[in-house]
Amino acid sequence: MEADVDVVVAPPFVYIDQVKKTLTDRVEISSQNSWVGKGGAFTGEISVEQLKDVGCTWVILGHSERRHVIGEDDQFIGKKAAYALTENLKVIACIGERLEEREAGKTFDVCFQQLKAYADNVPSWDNIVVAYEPVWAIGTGKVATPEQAQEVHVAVRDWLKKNVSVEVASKTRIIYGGSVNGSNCAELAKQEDIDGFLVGGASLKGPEFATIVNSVTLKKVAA
Ligand SMILES: O=C(CO)COP(=O)(O)O
Repeated sequence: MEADVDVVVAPPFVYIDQVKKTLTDRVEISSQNSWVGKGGAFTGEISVEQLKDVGCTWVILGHSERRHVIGEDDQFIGKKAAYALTENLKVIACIGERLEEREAGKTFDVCFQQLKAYADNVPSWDNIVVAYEPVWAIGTGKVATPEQAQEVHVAVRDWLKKNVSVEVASKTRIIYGGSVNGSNCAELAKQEDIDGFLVGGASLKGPEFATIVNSVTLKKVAA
């Protein structure tokens, strides 16, 4: 494993402690969600403070299931990102369009609107990784082609350049998620603006996950 590739695992809340105990510090821990503000009496929610307490250094926010199953909106997600970053938790900020939005030619509009909500709220982009996850590719076995993914990644970078700064655009890692596996990761990783992956199903199989990590490592070595 190359030292300049971050490897992060995001177990469900209740297994975070158990998973952390099995890993070396080389692998960081993320949660899959966090509460929007300071911890308090919000029964059933998990605060950023609690997550740090159990050793999380990252949080995934804006995952499509949080948006479309639970009903979180862009502003709420933006506020969550702001609070997590203020408390020094790094953020994997998800964006992505649904199938009907892609078919209606709205992919960029949707992704840019989701990005804007992060940009309007966050204090800095230093500790944000953007994860582009087309909803139609998550858990479906239907991966975006390398060209489809690259097209959105470069558009995201361009949006950051125009709306945040040239520096943030060049420094921010943009990772792809949605049916990534050991067989398709290499071609995806070759794309110029794909800086890594957010992996669901294939992360549960150790050797396959290692192949995916190595595909990013090889890209860095080749770069
Ligand atoms: O949503 C995902 C990860 O959060 C992607 O899941 P799959 O890799 O199983 O499609």
